[in-house]
Amino acid sequence: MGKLKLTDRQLYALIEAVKLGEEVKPSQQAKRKAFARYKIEGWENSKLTGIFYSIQRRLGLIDGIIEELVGVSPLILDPWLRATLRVAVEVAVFRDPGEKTRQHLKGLAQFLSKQTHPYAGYYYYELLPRILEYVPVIDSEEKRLKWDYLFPEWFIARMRNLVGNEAEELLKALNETLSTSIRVNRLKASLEEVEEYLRSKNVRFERSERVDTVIRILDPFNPEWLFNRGWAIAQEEAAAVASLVLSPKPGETVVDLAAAPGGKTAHMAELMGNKGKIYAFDVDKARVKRMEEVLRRAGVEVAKTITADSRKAPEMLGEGIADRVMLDAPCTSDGTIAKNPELRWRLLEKNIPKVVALQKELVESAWRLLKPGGRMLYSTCSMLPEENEEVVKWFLERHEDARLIPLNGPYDPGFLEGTMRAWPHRHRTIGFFYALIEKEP
Ligand SMILES: C[S@@+](CC[C@H](N)C(=O)[O-])C[C@H]1O[C@@H](n2cnc3c(N)ncnc32)[C@H](O)[C@@H]1O
Repeated sequence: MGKLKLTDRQLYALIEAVKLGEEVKPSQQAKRKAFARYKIEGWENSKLTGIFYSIQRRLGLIDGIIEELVGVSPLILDPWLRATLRVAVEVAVFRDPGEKTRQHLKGLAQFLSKQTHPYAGYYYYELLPRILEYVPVIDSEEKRLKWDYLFPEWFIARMRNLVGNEAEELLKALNETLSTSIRVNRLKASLEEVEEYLRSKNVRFERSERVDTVIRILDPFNPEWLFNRGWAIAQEEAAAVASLVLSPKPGETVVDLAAAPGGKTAHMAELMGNKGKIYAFDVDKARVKRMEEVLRRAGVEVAKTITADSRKAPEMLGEGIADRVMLDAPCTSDGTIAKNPELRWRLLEKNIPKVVALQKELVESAWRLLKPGGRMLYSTCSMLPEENEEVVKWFLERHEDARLIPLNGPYDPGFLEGTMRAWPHRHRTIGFFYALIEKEP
């Protein structure tokens, strides 16, 4: 491989994407915005996208190096300085930059002075030679694994416990870039219309083998046009399977307890033929706003959005009112690391019990809302058993009138009989867990 060549403009685009990635989630969206500003297209886009994602994946390692060099956590530095240092470490330590690119790295001091404060530019200029000379010391097995797989050590250990010698494949799959996945919204368009549009743009795509309205886009392409018209919604195959498993029918009353940004609410409205009622709760005001926009574009007429803590939903709506309840629970989201590479460094083992406690309270609320004979889906995009099988086991032990409806595909059995799991390394989608529970009639 030749030396890495990057121009000033390309470095600026990367820095801006990394900086924006701290505020805009998923980071894919931040990258799109920043690259559009610098008119990064075609082959340039592919090259810089690769670098952007590897920065996100290595963030913990990169920040560790910065901390070693400056003596404080990069999190307390000016955001422009932090983003510039992250790009500089990626290029200088993990890649092999050519002489011109090394000069461009020096030039970033001026860029920084303009973007923020001359002091930041000066600070960077002084530090750069040490970044350019940095050589890592890998002196233990833990460090080796961390450098090979770019995950916190506790997470590597958990995954080994979970899938044994498949762990390496799983970690690799989490490090791969998943192609953009969209679900055709049949309230607004047919599968053929969407495919025709993609063909007209010369974009390569394939249909999912498990969900007939999900399409994977194989080329770098922004499907904004489809989203704006409500013809399609950004959704992973495993997420689309959730609404299919719950399978709400036209005319039913449905409660979605963690609904924003509305992917599953919109899908359920489609499955219900826009007939019946969906109460779509979410506690996050900004996310509810986004959901309202998604539902409006998708032509959903049966959803009422409610900004509230859904632990209060039974008091607000009354008990025993729902035919179906969707509880796509808030979780650590470790199953989505391929989509949000930087997430791995924000996962903290000590936060798991807090998330689990909330999941247990939410599943109790879901239960109170259900009519006898009604069904609820408990799902998460986490792979940790504490958030999945263990919550369901805990719940079933407390409710004699609850029974698991066994799920027999399209994915693999979970670690509790009757539940189901989608795995990134086996199914080319995000990690996902499903348990369908019925209240005795
Ligand atoms: C996994 S996301 C939901 C994704 C959504 N179902 C979809 O398909 O687009 C979990 C959501 O739970 C929300 N949430 C967290 N705690 C909550 C609570 N106590 N009550 C209601 N919503 C909550 C978060 O704001 C987040 O939007």
